[in-house]
Amino acid sequence: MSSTSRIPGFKDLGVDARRAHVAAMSGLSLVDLAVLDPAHGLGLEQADRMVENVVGVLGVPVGIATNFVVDGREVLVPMATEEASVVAAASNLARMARPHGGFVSSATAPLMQAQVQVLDVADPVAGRVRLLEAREELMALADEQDPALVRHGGGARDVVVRLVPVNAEKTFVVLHLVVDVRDAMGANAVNTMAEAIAARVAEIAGGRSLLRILTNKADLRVTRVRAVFGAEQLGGPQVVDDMVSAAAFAVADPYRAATHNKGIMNGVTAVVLATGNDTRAVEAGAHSHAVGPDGRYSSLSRFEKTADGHLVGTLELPMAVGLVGGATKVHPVARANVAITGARSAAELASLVVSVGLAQNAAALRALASEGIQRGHMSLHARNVAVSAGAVGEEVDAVASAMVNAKTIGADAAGALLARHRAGLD
Ligand SMILES: CC(C)(COP(=O)([O-])OP(=O)([O-])OC[C@H]1O[C@@H](n2cnc3c(N)ncnc32)[C@H](O)[C@@H]1OP(=O)([O-])[O-])[C@@H](O)C(=O)NCCC(=O)NCCSC(=O)C[C@@](C)(O)CC(=O)[O-]
Ligand SMILES: NC(=O)C1=CN([C@@H]2O[C@H](COP(=O)(O)OP(=O)(O)OC[C@H]3O[C@@H](n4cnc5c(N)ncnc54)[C@H](OP(=O)(O)O)[C@@H]3O)[C@@H](O)[C@H]2O)C=CC1
Repeated sequence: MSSTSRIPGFKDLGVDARRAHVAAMSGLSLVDLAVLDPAHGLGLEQADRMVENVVGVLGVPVGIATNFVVDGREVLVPMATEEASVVAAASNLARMARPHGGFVSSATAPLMQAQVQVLDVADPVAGRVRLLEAREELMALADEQDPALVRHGGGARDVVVRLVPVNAEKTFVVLHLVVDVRDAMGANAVNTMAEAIAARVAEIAGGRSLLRILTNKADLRVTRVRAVFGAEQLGGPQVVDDMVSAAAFAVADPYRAATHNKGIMNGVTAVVLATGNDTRAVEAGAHSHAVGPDGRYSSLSRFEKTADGHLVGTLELPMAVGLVGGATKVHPVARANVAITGARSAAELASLVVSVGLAQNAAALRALASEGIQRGHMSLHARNVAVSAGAVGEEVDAVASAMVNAKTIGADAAGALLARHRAGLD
């Protein structure tokens, strides 16, 4: 097996040669990787068992982010995305992090929370205290719902009760059941527990239960990642200073923060999707986490200049991803992608997800703070523009290259260059 994710020129290889590197790195065979072919991936019959009213399957490109070292482990990371330049960007900044140790992660326990909303409690403050008195009883009742999870070392870990004021006359008593879900994403598990304890919760509180469902603001299940990017590799001290200023802009301004955080999710969501996890849950958790104690939406990441002039980035995200359950275990391509990462726990997968998010974020900031985003992004997007103009086969690269060389990337240029190529005038 190969031991490095540093594969210069990986981008210039063909699909088969890239798969050979992935096989050498992951220990998978080329037969195992053949499931990545659209012809061998998710079939109609299986899709019809996954969701309702199926009429087809949507193919999404799966690219490999190279150069990643996460917690000292060399790793190739599959990214499922339709957006050009995202895989390149993550690979580029992972390359720049290598000389400084790559990405270092840490995480809380995999604690998910289910909410039980209780209405019409005459004495909500005392109702909260009554529920806290019943903590052990309610946790035992919850654990009875999923002995398998308990066998895997998971189960209920705490009961928290919040009073949510609606208006002068109405306050909801909201119980949070905190559950260690181990290597599951945990939504089905904690929803089942919440439904099972709701009646007893309402009885103790002295009201009527209504919503019994997990929260995707999974702020007790957080993964943090840190990485240092060398000043010289980034483009020098001015680029470092400008990246710090660009990052500060996202901290201070919600309009900028929305796009800054979208850049982070370009990387995060691509790995979450590739591994068959719930992208909506992760996105909802991330953006809810971006709202600070002051109620303002802000940047999810931070960038600072280190004492020796390099750039250090940090990113902390709620990360509700699983290795078991959901589509991760049943979708053939997701299973292959998880195997490519070599992740042995949900926590390890989460560290890869957040590392790619930080790399993506840094790459975008570097491009924006130096040459602007368009050269890099559009030069890789050019092939899509060429296809949109009708280019096929070898025409695609010919038209795309001609547009990049002419520094004019757009539908009109693609159409004109395609006509010239077909007339043998280029
Ligand atoms: C695109 C690059 C990397 C080019 O950057 P470059 O410096 O021209 O790249 P290079 O040719 O010198 O190659 C350097 C490394 O980049 C990678 N790389 C380079 N090219 C490829 C390729 N074709 N295929 C795969 N990997 C590629 C690859 O790792 C390569 O090294 P190697 O490993 O080969 O030794 C750079 O311009 C960049 O990172 N741009 C940022 C692009 C980006 O952020 N795209 C996201 C879409 S824009 C967006 O939606 C987010 C945003 C911007 O709005 C967020 C925000 O506002 O904050
Ligand atoms: N985000 C949201 O708002 C919602 C998301 N969902 C969906 O729920 C799914 C994820 O829920 P999840 O509960 O993970 O799915 P599953 O119920 O499919 O998987 C969890 C179960 O896997 C079993 N299991 C096996 N090995 C382990 C292990 N090592 N650690 C933990 N559990 C293990 C456990 O019980 P057992 O062995 O008995 O299976 C556990 O209850 C996703 O598809 C998501 O889209 C659903 C509702 C809402």
